[in-house]
Amino acid sequence: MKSIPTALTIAGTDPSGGAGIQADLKTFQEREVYGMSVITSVVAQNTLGVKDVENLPVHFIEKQFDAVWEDIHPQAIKTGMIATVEMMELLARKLEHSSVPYVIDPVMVAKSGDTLMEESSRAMVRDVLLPLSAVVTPNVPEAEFLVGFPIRHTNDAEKAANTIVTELGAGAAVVKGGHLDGEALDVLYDGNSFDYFKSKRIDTKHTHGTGCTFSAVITAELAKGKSVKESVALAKQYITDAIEYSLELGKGNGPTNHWGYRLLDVPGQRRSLHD
Ligand SMILES: Nc1ncnc2c1ncn2[C@@H]1O[C@H](COP(=O)(O)OP(=O)(O)O)[C@@H](O)[C@H]1O
Ligand SMILES: Cc1ncc(COP(=O)(O)O)c(N)n1
Repeated sequence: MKSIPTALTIAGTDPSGGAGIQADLKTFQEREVYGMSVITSVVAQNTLGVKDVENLPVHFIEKQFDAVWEDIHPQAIKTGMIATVEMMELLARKLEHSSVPYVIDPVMVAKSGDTLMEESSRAMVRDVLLPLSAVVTPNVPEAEFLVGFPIRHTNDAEKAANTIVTELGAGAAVVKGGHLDGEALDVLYDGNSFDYFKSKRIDTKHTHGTGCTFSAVITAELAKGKSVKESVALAKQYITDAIEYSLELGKGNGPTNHWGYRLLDVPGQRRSLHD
């Protein structure tokens, strides 16, 4: 039997199923990777926004992590919502000596505008977690926070990706273009060269969880032994399809979904699930 690729996500939850741990596990499964999870915060949220957050005690996050680690070793790890400084300190300690590829989705604020990371923790992602990462996947506001200058055009995104790798110590950085105008262009810098991953901008409000799903594909592909460049290319293809065929579910920004195309009566024609 072939070896089984395994991946671990450490993040917050989304009971409505479109973002966070739930999106990560669904995506791992779609990519044929065995998914495991450590929950940091339980979030009462849906497609309309975040209602409340309950941070789990750090000692219990550690217990979850140890339970996975001593039993099934993941071949790649990603972190998403890490709300507090204490949680970051724990993860830094746990991941410091790990040789497993580590993907950081530096989740700070949800699409709905709700804060998912305490103000004081943001600098810790930059100073403590980034140097441990194989790849970090900031959106534009997150990248602006990390580098401290505005990002409006592709050359700003290039400069930011370069700074995140050469000055802040990430293995590679993908600055995602979801928040800019024009084509959805993501810029990857891996310490040697730039790569550009482009798609048309899809006109939809259903983008809940795009960042989680994108970084989960990268993690799944790294777990299979693919390079960072190949993993990001596959993630870009996957998220573009998942946005194109997103599900018209919920009253707000609906979830993306990669198998949405299977619901089409006629290829290319969008069908509402409420028809
Ligand atoms: N409207 C869109 N059309 C096509 N691709 C998009 C769109 N919005 C986001 N993306 C892509 O989805 C991925 C996640 O990006 P983004 O939405 O910026 O992340 P986040 O969820 O962290 O804010 C990126 O690959 C980005 O280019
Ligand atoms: C637990 C959790 N983690 C991350 C996000 C960000 O998702 P989005 O892509 O909608 O900004 C979220 N809404 N909830």
